[in-house]
Amino acid sequence: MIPGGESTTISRLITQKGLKEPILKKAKQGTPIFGTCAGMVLLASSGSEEVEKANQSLLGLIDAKVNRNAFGRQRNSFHINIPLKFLDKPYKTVFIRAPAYTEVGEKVDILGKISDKVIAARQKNILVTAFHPELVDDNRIYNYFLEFI
Ligand SMILES: NC(=O)CC[C@H](N)C(=O)O
Repeated sequence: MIPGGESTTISRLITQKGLKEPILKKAKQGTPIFGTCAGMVLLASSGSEEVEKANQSLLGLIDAKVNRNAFGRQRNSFHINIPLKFLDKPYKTVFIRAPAYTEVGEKVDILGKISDKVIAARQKNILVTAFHPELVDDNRIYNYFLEFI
């Protein structure tokens, strides 16, 4: 799991602790990885100007371009029931200064969108959501992720 938080801080820690190579190695061996919110930012392969400017080191495990704060500032946080591709009924998604993918490559399976913003996606063993599944009492996302194992 790469959780939500602050992607610049998490990326600095990953670099400082020498974790980038081990994470990439595990991912290539097929270890399932689930990134939520800031985790979704870090798993992208490229970023908007804001990400480039901050010189954030991305893991690049999902072929996608990320906008770090695609829904505005912290006070613009919201929740909404939306359909996700792998669920038969809508899921309550909680967005906190959330990112979104603005472009995705062919290998990426889009699992959820809000207008033109990709907010859930999968590339092989890597799953990302822009929202926070830990804040709702609904395990369906984790059940889906467990199928990767
Ligand atoms: N809730 C979150 O994880 C916010 C992520 C934040 N937008 C970032 O770039 O790090």
